[in-house]
Amino acid sequence: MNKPPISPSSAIQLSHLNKVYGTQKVLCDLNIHIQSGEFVGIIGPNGSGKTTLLHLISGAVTPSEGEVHIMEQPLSSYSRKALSQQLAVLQQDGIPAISFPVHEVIRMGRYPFLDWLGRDRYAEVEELITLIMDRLELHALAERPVSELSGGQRQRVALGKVMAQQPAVLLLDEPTTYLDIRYQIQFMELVSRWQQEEGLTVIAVMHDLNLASLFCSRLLVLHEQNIVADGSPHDILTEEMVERVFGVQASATPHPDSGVPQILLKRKEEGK
Ligand SMILES: Nc1ncnc2c1ncn2[C@@H]1O[C@H](COP(=O)(O)OP(=O)(O)OP(=O)(O)O)[C@@H](O)[C@H]1O
Repeated sequence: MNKPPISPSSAIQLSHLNKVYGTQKVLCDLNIHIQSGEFVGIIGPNGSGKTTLLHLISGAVTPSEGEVHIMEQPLSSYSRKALSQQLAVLQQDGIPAISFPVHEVIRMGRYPFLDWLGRDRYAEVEELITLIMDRLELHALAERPVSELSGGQRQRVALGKVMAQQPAVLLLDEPTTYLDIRYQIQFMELVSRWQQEEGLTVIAVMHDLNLASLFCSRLLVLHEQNIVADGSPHDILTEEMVERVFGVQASATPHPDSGVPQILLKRKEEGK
């Protein structure tokens, strides 16, 4: 089997990746290369394997066949702690409703960098925590237990915790599902600013095609166990793709500011 070459700026390389659950093939011979600094959205219908793909990248799920490389090293060669120094995962319900105060939860992101005496090997950790609290406007909430926060506030704290982790790669699994439109945009803007300023690589499973189009530079479409389309939102978000992959009639129209495609859903006509 020929292995695809690993480029020097490779953040993630998936080679001939297969995943089977019991007798069900979920992902079949996936080959994906993601460069450092890309903002990639994974879209596709329910059950198409998006979360499974993220879990394969994070090591939470083992491939049935094939290989995953993170920052040019085989995933299997990382210890748990070493992997946490490179890669962070944020789920749709970021952190549970625990009673710890916000500032402590942000600090928990530093866990992979503590030595055996609990000392942080990064000298400027206090400045880092303050910067994160500033950027996410969390100072007013610093002493509040996370259990008392709203879903939107909690997701901001979850983002702060992964920012404190300072990963090279951030995996997001439908991170805006429980957020209202203001917090959806705010969350995506924060991730986007972090990605642009620090060269972070972001891979986000997204159900909202319009939000994905606004923020991702590249979209991967998962359907029938494989990537059926890979390209810029402009190339990917077409009426034809939405009908073929999601079975829905839609109209694609350019965004009035940026020109990226936005999808307007059509109702089924009466009697059809
Ligand atoms: N641990 C598991 N054991 C068995 N089957 C699983 C397991 N996890 C996922 N699957 C199956 O794999 C398929 C893909 O699931 P996955 O959650 O990856 O899809 P998805 O695209 O993220 O779906 P959704 O959009 O609904 O969140 C589904 O048919 C699911 O039932």
